[in-house]
Amino acid sequence: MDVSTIKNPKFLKKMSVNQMVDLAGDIRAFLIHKLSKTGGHLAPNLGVVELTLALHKVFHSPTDKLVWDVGHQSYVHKILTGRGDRFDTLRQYKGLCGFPKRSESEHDVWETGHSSTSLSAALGMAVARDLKQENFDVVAIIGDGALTGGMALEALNDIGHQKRNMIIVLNDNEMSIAPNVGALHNMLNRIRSANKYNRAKEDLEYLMKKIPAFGGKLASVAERLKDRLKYLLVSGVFFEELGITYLGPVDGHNLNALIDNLNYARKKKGPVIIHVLTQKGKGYRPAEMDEVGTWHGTGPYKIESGAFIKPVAVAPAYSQVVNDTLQELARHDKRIVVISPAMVVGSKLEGFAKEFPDRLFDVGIAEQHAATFAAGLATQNMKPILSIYSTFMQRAYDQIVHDICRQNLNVVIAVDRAGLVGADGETHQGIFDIGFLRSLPNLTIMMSKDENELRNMVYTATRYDRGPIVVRYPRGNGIGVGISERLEEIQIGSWDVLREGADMTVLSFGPMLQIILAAAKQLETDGIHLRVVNARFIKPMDHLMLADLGELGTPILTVEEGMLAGGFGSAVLEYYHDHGIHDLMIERMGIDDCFVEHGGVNELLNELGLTSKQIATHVKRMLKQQSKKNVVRKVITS
Ligand SMILES: Cc1ncc(C[n+]2csc(CCOP(=O)(O)OP(=O)(O)O)c2C)c(N)n1
Ligand SMILES: CC(=O)[C@@H](O)[C@H](O)COP(=O)(O)O
Ligand SMILES: [Mg+2]
Repeated sequence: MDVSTIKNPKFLKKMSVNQMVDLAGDIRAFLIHKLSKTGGHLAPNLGVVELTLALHKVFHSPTDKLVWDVGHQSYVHKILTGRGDRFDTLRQYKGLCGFPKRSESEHDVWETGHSSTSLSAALGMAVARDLKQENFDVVAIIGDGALTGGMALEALNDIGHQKRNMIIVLNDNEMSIAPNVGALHNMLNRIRSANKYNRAKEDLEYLMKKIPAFGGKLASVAERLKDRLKYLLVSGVFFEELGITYLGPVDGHNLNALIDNLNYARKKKGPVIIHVLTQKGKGYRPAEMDEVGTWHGTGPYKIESGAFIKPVAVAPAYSQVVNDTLQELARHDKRIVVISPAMVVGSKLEGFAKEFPDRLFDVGIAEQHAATFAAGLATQNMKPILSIYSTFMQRAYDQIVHDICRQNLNVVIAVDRAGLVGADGETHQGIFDIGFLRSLPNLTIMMSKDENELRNMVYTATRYDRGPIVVRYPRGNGIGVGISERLEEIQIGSWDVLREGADMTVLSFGPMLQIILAAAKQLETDGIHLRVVNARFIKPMDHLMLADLGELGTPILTVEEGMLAGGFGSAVLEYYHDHGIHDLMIERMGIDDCFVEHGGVNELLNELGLTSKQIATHVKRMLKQQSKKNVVRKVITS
């Protein structure tokens, strides 16, 4: 079947299971083919083909609510709900979103991207249904990784308490991005392996019938073994104890088993959890064989070989630079430990993990815990490095405020994916953290201009002992300046003039500086001389340089790949206002009060008015305005 022609899932109601098996094959082939061109979350989606088919077979979306957790595994759902014909635009500018999107389809009842929200949202939908005396099913589909998120456990606590009719499908593939971690994961594994003990139990019971012949000793051992088996075999006791009926484990690739269990669950009163066992990457050998998470989210690849098609990198990834520097420093500084909330692969921390297995803590999708865990370590004079994506750090805001900054603890927060991330879109752009961190007392915030300065910032941060310090760095690779062996400590609060120019000053930081230097070059041909300053400390700012610039009196433009409200530009405005300097022309460029959808970073920068050309135009307009003001001032004073 050409799955790109599917308009809605109704056709499944009349389809036989055998036909659905064939359709599953067509969907897998479609995903493997399409994503070889566009990239995307291949392995998670290959793992839920049968599950998604069964869900749309049994339930009547959108009347019944299918609530995907994280949502990176909703491509099959999108195919079945009439969006197969848009997969050539997956995660591209103005194209198909990589996560559920309510504006895309009525079947997308809940938007995700951040993990562990589905259970709370589903409970909300169930309560609304009951209060309005409506009648529909609510089904949350949550992965074993997402289940390690604190929000999920908060929701389970309330779901078991409220006992609303709702279904939770736990998609257990033993993987988060990398192999899943934690006690919950181990418990699920025990249940998974319980199947293997079933036969042992029968064998044991047969043996015990023979035991009297061998005397009491062996009988008591067998009895103990049976008790242990009983513990193992009482599947899902954790959920049952919470008041949630446990069904499973169910083979997540067996359509009959899935359909039977979903039908059974929808008739059960109260909350039901169906523990479904799937294989991440099923149907594509390279993804099936992946044990580290390489095929969780990929770029384009060659189908036959599974070789990724990557542009030639002129420089290492910023994440790699951070890992390598930490690995080097940790050899001499035993205080250094690294904490990652399930993003070891994304933040390229495998090297550190391999060399220091007992000093790298993957705590699961648990950003709140990760932050306060780091704080606890710091109270005992360790040097914890909390490695966390800007966007996921939003989950740990109170812990950073209440536990880390308020107690002024020496925690290094290595903020990865700071700035626009591109294809993941609205839910993942790292554009809010300056706004929500800048107001925190005791916190230092810095961002380098290139990979070499980043290395020195990591070094500076590990040596800094006057409180918490943030090192921000973007997704992607450096600019190719080369990395020197020598480590240099950077003076806290010091800015760096990259280019002198008498007409006006631009203050910025991070990769935006390359865009501004290109604009400066363009302006040079128009006889405009721009001073470009690497304002690498967002907090504390370089007050000496700000005072000098205030003295100069030429216009100042701040540019940031982040929200204007509360951002770096706001800090500069506050400085001059608070120091009584009111006649300076200061303007700000950045992201103005909007969420930024998916697309290529350059396309998004263009949409946001942050390309070299757009910055050059803005500079010219400011200078024109300034010269008019000067003329008026001359007239008034003459
Ligand atoms: C709050 C938050 N932290 C981290 C992530 C990054 N992330 C995306 S998917 C994923 C693993 C999800 O594992 P699981 O729920 O088991 O889904 P699977 O990919 O195995 O299908 C992680 C850590 C996220 N989306 N949200
Ligand atoms: C779905 C999810 O949240 C992660 O898979 C995320 O897409 C990873 O982002 P990077 O590709 O920037 O590591
Ligand atoms: Mg998983």
